[in-house]
Amino acid sequence: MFKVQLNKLKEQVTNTELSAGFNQLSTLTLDVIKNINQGDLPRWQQAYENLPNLTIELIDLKADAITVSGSCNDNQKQQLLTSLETLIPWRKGPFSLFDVEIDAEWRSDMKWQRLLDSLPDLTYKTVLDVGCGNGYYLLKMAAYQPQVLLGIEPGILQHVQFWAVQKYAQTMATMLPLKIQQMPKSFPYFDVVFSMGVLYHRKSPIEHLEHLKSLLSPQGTLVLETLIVDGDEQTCLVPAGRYAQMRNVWFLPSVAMLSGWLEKVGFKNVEVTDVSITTTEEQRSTEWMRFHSLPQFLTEDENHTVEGHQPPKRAIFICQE
Ligand SMILES: Nc1ncnc2c1ncn2[C@@H]1O[C@H](C[S@+](CC[C@H]([NH3+])C(=O)[O-])CC(=O)[O-])[C@@H](O)[C@H]1O
Repeated sequence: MFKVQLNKLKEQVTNTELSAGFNQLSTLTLDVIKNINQGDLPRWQQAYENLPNLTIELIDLKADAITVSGSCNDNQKQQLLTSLETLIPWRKGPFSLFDVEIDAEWRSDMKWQRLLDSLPDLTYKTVLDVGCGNGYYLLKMAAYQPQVLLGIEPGILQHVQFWAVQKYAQTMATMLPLKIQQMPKSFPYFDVVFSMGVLYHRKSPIEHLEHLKSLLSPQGTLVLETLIVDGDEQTCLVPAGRYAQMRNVWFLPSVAMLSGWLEKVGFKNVEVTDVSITTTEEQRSTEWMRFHSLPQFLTEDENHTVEGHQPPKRAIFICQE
């Protein structure tokens, strides 16, 4: 299925600037696929193969829950449910597939709503979503009919979830199993690049921003979403241990500091379009993600993380290459 994604991307990039970079992406991807070391992959792939073939009557990418409906008898519904449950945990969603409601850990629709007013024009554009998870936002973007729509994501389960949803949603979106640091640098082929929920996972945030810039075509647009803290242009939290129980969290700058970083690496027209507290309505455990989630990562009064840090707050930045 990874190769199916490559073939689909190859068709999409014909007649775009990205066609010049396709072979590089393909070589990188084939190398990653060869070395995937995920013991659960055969079980997940089997669940994908077991998804029933269903008659699709409606695809609604604009609804909060990405929705596909049509005819599905009881046996087929059980088959569908069993396969989708094999792919638990679902971190991003919601999805509604033939009345199976996948209530994921994150109400990703809430971030999408915060983004919508300032969403760059995606129509006929070459679009990249870095750290795209299971592709929830790729499917949202597909409704705007870009020319190329690519997500990169290292998590293998997220790919199988994406394939499962795509079996029914049938959008143009494609996903490759790459990390941002595996992407070539000086690869200026994307009109719009999204990096949402990734910056704080990077040990070197400035390098991340520079790399994103090098992926943008001249005057291309970056949409950056990340955790921030309250404070002035001198404020940045580098948590000593975990942050809200997450390992692998490095830099949480203030809005002022991050604006400064973006300007320093050369982005223009830096705009902050949203700052929002992450609520326990947006991130929580559900039947589809049964581990602990945000309510367990905050103190009872929700004023601090369990480690004593400021509770999660996220900002959206939009700027130009
Ligand atoms: N080096 C890396 N390169 C690429 N992806 C990475 C890397 N490291 C981690 N990831 C991936 O980035 C995603 C971060 S989640 C955001 C998902 C979506 N964008 C969202 O906005 O909801 C965080 C959150 O929940 O906010 C995960 O899928 C990681 O596997």
